[in-house]
Amino acid sequence: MKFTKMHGIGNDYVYVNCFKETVEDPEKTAILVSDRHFGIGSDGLILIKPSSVADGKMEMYNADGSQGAMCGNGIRCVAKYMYDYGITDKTSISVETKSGIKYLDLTVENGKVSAVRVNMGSPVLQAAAIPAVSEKETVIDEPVTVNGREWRLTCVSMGNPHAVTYVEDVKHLDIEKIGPEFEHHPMFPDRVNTEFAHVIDRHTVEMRVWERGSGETLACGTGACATAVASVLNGYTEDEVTVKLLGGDLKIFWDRKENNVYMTGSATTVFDGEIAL
Ligand SMILES: N[C@@H](CCC[C@H](N)C(=O)O)C(=O)O
Repeated sequence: MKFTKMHGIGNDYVYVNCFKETVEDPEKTAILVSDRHFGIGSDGLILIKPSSVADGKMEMYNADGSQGAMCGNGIRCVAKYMYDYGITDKTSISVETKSGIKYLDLTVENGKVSAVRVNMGSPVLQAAAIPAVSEKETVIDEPVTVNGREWRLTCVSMGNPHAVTYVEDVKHLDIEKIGPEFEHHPMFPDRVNTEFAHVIDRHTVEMRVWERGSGETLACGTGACATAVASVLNGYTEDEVTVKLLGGDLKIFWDRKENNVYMTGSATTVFDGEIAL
């Protein structure tokens, strides 16, 4: 299987051009390629496919083989791949995902895409649609007990489920211990991605993420969008913020007039390769 390793601020995936390649068993392939000792090493697998309704289609799998409906860092890399490898010559493109068609604007420098702005669509706040089990219609700054401690959660779907909680110190958090407790909490029947965020000022938030199906990653694009939305809803920030993640920064803007979230960030190619499956 020919592949390209790419990352969006350190959130790395193995990308396969399914305009040319066929991946018979994507779940099994995701587990195999993601292994950082016995595989290629990544947070998962992303297939770039032809689409009948958009310029291309993204199909994403976490490191444990489970499928994610949306991937913010992944979709920027899909756009870069499609332009840099000649699938499209357009600088405004559409990509079909399991959570709908997304629209992207590409920044090209010296013939290659360096950054991408994505219209990530509208955040979903209804608990049942996230899904999050709650007596309330939405979960905004609600107390929830996880691992014997009370945390205050704000839940948002950006096409995939997120629980955002605010902490004083993101650096010294024992995320390997607490992350799985959130992921498998009975409140989240489909599991959840969890963002541990700290507000620096009204335009800046830092966060670490525990991703459903992949564990701690250096960044999560949908997670950054969910954190920005949660921070506005809780009155902590303005509508436009820089989200600082372990792997770098993302600019997030929640345009509340049109109710769309815009994410801008880099996309990077690491290397091309070939693996015998
Ligand atoms: N890293 C991604 C999100 C990947 C999917 C997620 N783990 C899920 O299962 O929903 C991003 O950049 O958004």
